[in-house]
Amino acid sequence: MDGGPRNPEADKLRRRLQREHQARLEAEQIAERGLRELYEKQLQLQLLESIADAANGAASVADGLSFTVSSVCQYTGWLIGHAYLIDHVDGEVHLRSASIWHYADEQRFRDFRQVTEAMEFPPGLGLPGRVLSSGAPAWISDISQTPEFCRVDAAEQAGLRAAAAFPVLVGSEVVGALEFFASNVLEPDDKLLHLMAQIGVQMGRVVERKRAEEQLIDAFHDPLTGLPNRALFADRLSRAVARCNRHREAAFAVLFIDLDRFKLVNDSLGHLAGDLLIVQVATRLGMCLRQTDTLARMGGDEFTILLDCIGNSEAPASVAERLLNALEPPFLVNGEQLYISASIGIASSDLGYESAEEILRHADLAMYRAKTLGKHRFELFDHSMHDLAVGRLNLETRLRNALQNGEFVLHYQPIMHLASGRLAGVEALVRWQKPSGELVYPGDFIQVAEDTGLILPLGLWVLREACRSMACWHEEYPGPAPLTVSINLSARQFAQHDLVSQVGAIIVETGIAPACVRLEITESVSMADSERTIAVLQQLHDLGVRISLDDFGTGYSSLSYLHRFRLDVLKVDRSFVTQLDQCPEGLQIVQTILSLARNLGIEAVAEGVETERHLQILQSLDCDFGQGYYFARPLPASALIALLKDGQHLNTN
Ligand SMILES: Nc1nc2c(ncn2[C@@H]2O[C@H](COP(=O)(O)O[C@H]3[C@@H](O)[C@H](n4cnc5c(=O)[nH]c(N)nc54)O[C@@H]3COP(=O)(O)O)[C@@H](O)[C@H]2O)c(=O)[nH]1
Repeated sequence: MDGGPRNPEADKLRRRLQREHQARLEAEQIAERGLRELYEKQLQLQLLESIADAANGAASVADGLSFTVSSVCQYTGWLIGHAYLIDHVDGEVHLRSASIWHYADEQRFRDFRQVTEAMEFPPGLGLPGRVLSSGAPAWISDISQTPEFCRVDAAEQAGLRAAAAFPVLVGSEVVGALEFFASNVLEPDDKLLHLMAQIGVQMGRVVERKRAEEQLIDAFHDPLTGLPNRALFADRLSRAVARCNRHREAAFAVLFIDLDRFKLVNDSLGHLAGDLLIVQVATRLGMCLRQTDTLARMGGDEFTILLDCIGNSEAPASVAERLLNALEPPFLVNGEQLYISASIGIASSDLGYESAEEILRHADLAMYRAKTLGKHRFELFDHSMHDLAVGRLNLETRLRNALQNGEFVLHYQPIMHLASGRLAGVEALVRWQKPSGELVYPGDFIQVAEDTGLILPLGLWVLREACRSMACWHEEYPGPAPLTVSINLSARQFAQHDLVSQVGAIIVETGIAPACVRLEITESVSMADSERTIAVLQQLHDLGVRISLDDFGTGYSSLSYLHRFRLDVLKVDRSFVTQLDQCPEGLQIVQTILSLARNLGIEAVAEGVETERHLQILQSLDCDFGQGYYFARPLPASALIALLKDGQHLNTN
């Protein structure tokens, strides 16, 4: 106004207009702010939605984190985003870089990244440590003014000022953290912090889902090989059975694979080596199959294969052939070459099956048959195997009854001193004499007794009866030197924790001179757990009994244990003695075994001496003792007594 006469009405109007203008301005500002807030909210919602989508669809935790880190950077316009995951170090939780970053300028942030990735953040240390201990988002307005920010130098060099971080949470558990950096100083933004907290929960869902998936995988997969386990195999097999029953042309086959003598590898080289071997075997087996077949590990050294939709009836046998061939080249385990073979049983759907369990059992029976026929082979299931299994079950019952009814007897096979031709001892061999008088040989029942555990009471009876008889004969028929009695100990007997006290009690009870008792163990028995074997053999030796290593050369013949074990006698297996006069190698093998025994200072007994020629060669090789049909077959006690009365005359020269 320029000082003219004032118009109160006009002034009033002007003031009113000014007020209205002001009010409109404010209203506009409020509307604009509201709109902006609305827009921001919408952006936040979009961000959250996209992160939730990514969380649901992420193939891995890393994928989910990577998406989130770059989305948050785009939303905030901040320079760097980075993700950490929880790590357990000596029982303590730490945050460690997951090497998931988002930034535009690689060169500029390289050192900062290096410093960050080299660090571990326990609770409380630095920005990630704060988030880890509080479980809540954290904000730093200016890194250069924050001494507790432990990467301050690297951050300043990269031109970083403000920082924010938030935890990835599963419930209240911190499982990771995300951090972001801006190039300018920024005051804490509560809304952003709230948004970050929400994102942290979304990301936690990815971790939770992955954990659940892993648990599910564990429930259906073998942790060592990653192969389907028994449960998953049974499920797939049930489907195959049902499918085949609907459509006859959907033929399939089941292969049951058991590694031969795997236990020996495990026991001699350790379980870790055994595990490594199993993994390599699984790989080789898998390479022989089609994508559509299922290879599963049932546990231990047992694998099964479901050959789905087999084209022709010969297919399972040719797959089995392929599998056996694939296992032939040596395996390299801990720098050692190992050879392993397998026995395979095959059951095909053409026999008509109602359940997965039944076909699997038949494949197992066929595998068992392959084992008994000499291992390293495959067998196709046929119904005679089922009958055989039923027969074995019956045999078990009859053996139990026979033991109760005292139907077992011992026969004694002479062992001769080769230089003098005198009877040095006998081997006690069990027979089952049925009430009808029929004599059943151990080859027809020992394995069943072993498998069913019946060998324990039977073996104890043999031990007692052999010692009792020999103690009587020592009294009644004293010769120039007391006869020895050799008694077979099966693997199961040897594994008994109270074996030594059982033997000790029988020696006391029967009064036999312990030095006359020779317990025969086989290589597989002695190798099973070498440390225990050493201890048990020492304890038996302390009782005064002698130990014989039976069937030498037929097992895993690890020479290293020969001098570690307390052995007194080495029995040269019959298969070598048979070859003595058949090929130069046969002679060389026996010669080598005999000089090995001599070097170790132990006696040698040649088994299976069947001819005069065998005897002559063994004598020329200075073999200590011989046993075999040439001298005598195993004799009933009465025949042995007659021999003892007679002055021990046998076929010697
Ligand atoms: N755990 C136990 N095992 C036992 C017991 N009794 C016997 N057995 C084992 O059964 C297998 C077969 O025994 P058997 O049918 O008695 O055969 C023995 C001999 O008859 C046979 N032999 C002996 N000399 C010859 C020969 O010149 N030729 C030939 N063809 N066979 C011959 O060898 C068997 C003895 O072998 P070994 O024990 O290795 O000395 C057999 O493995 C027995 O060990 C028992 O009580 N418990």
